[in-house]
Amino acid sequence: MWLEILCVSVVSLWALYWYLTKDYKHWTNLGIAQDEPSFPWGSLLGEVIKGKKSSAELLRDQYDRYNTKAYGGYIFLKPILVIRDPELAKIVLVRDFNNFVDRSGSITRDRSKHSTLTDKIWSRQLTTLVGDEWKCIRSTLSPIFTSGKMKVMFSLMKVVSNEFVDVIRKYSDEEKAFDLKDLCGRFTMDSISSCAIGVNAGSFHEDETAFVKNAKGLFDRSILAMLFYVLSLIPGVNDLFGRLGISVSRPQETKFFYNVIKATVEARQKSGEKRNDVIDLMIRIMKEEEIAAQDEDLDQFENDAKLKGPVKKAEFDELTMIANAMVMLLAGYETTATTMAWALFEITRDAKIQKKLAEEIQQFDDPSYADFMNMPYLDCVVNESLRKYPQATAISRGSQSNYVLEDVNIPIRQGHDVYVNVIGIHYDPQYYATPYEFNPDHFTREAKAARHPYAFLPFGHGPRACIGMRFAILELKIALFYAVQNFELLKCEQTPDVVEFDPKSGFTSSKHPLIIKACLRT
Ligand code: HEM
Repeated sequence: MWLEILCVSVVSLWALYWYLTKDYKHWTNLGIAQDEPSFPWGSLLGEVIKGKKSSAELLRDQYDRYNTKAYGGYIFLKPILVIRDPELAKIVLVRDFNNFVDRSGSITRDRSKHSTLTDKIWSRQLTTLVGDEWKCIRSTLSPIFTSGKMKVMFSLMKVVSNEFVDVIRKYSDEEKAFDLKDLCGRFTMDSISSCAIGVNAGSFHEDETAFVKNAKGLFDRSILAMLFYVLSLIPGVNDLFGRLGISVSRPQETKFFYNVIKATVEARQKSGEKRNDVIDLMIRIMKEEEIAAQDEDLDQFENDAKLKGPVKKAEFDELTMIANAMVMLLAGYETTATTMAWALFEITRDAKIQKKLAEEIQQFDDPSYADFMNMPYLDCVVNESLRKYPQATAISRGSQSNYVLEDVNIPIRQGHDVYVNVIGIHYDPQYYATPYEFNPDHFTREAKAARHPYAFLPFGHGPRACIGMRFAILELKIALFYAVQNFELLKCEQTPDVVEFDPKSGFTSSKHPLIIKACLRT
């Protein structure tokens, strides 16, 4: 009897294993090179989840193992096509965008009447919206980030840069070493809260303000928070949680921001005060005023990012507005702070680069927005930081139909995903002569002209690319400018010698604190 039970159990388990892993030969069967998966993680997650490798290292290693334009991989049991060729990236991200509108694994969180207020806020954010609903909101919000609007945000960011310089001055006077990630985090938190939420976060205050405390809570990566997030991906679970009154979306912090933004909106509406920041522009959208785009000089990234074809007008209610003011903080805080920290670290490590940058900066006393757009070496330094440390190591898209990727003739099933291996392309010597070095000359006018434009993808590309690209670049330029204008940035004993990525971080952040010193420039 026991023997029979044992046999049936073994056969059942084997059958279950066979059933679950039957797709693990998907790419081999199609004659496409594949990175061998292991159950249950597949090939793109296991070492990252186990904390053995950062996603940057894993993807870079995989990229280097192949010489084909694409290779196969798996996330859990699902086949993923990984692209390692800029032209194929362009086809997926731009040319055939209508088949690849959403990021992979996109979920529409339940919108039933049982969803809690905070879950509804998270489901209306640009990052989580899908399909036509996303198109409506994206085209409504795009005019907020045009260069005309950036000029206004520029003056708000400059106010933040004064506090940034004051803090570095204090460290310099006290001859104290400081952590770049912490400093840059404060700069980006205050810039985004001022420009997008319309409040002063007070990040440079010695005592942690309620705003900063709650913002940090939004980025909570505790096991419980992760567990709730994973559970919420299961269809119907959000609805069940809603009925039980459980919110999966950091309810306390979300409610805090909901109240802050709502109060700001009400105060503005009452007083008629105008700051021309994101909140003002969204209030105008809510009132159905047209926001002029005023963009004449679009570059290729911006042209490719335009949504083609008719897009329905969005229903832009108060909840959608609050959700999307909040997403600026979520999507723009850590990405920009980490890039800024790497940029300052690299110019600290290389005295020649810092000297060249200081020479360019010293030509300006109090630069205007236009001046910032015309500092070629500063531009090269910022771009090189974005290349060497892309915050999204891969860009993903889900296929909306059964589709054949032309040129390589690879079929992609409806519901399957495509990844663009961004970090692999950014470290490929055929595009960047010395990829492991921090070399701003990778971005001289000639170097850029000689390279495929899709070999640089820190903000993604196409209509679903980063909406805050101009905002982020401006923040990076302002921070670098004022840091180098006022101080000489110096290595100290705690400055790490080697660059290592933190395997526990979802971003390309450093395993070791990036500690430096500063000395007032004479
Ligand atoms: C250095 C800083 C930043 C980097 C490297 C970065 C990178 C990215 C990337 C790679 C994506 C995905 C693009 C794609 O799927 O093709 C993205 C999306 C997004 N980013 Fe950024 N980002 C940065 C800063 C910002 C800032 C400052 C904001 C807002 C003020 C922002 C708002 C967003 C939003 C809302 C999305 C989702 C867009 C959509 O789905 O339509 N980002 N970002």
